[in-house]
Amino acid sequence: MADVIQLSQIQKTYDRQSAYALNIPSLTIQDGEFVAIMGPSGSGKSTFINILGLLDTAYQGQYQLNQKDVHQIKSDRKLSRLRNQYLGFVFQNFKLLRNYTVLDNINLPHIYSKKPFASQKARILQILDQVGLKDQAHKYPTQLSGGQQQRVSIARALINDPQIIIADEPTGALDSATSLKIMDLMQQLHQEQHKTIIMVTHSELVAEYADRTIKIKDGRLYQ
Ligand SMILES: Nc1ncnc2c1ncn2[C@@H]1O[C@H](COP(=O)(O)OP(=O)(O)OP(=O)(O)O)[C@@H](O)[C@H]1O
Repeated sequence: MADVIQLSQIQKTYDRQSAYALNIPSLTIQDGEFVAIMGPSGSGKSTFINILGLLDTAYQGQYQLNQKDVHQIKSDRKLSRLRNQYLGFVFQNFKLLRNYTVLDNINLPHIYSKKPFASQKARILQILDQVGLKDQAHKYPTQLSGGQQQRVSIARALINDPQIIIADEPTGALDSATSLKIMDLMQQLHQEQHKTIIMVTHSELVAEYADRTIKIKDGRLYQ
């Protein structure tokens, strides 16, 4: 399997802090892997996934995404193009726009990339079917349960058919039964569509879905 992410000598400090928020001598994630990231509050999880997700460029070291040196890229336009091409994001609190329907929320990445809606509608409906929300397209987020809202946000993450899904506590706002259903969906994306999944979680049960768990403490990784 090809390496999708290679990090070496990554170091990050925030302003006026002497300790490293993140210090990673070396890390490789392979295409199609499902990796869980676990660690206590303040251990560096957000710092880590902000760097992986090309949201933070203020760090030292080398980051190769599909063999491309992305640590050298500082232009927002280039970074957002790479994010659109390779990455889908899922968040704990879904980050859906409440005044937009399910359909429009999922189409958002395309609004930014100015693709016409009509050409995308069939694909959006197909993704909605895949995440189990076929009949909810015209509802608003407030009319949906937490689990359904997370399915919408997963559908939004899938719209550009990304190679990698970065999920930041995707079940953190859900009850345990709903969490397991969301994890079944993530596992399906991993197994059937070979998505590379990088997921932060506080739950051992949720982490069991991953092939590999990386623990993080004081900015250092333990595998
Ligand atoms: N913007 C910032 N400015 C200064 N220090 C920061 C900033 N963001 C994070 N830190 C510090 O960097 C370290 C890592 O924080 P980070 O947010 O990555 O942890 P986390 O594991 O995601 O925590 P949580 O589970 O609480 O979200 C902590 O010591 C934190 O205080």
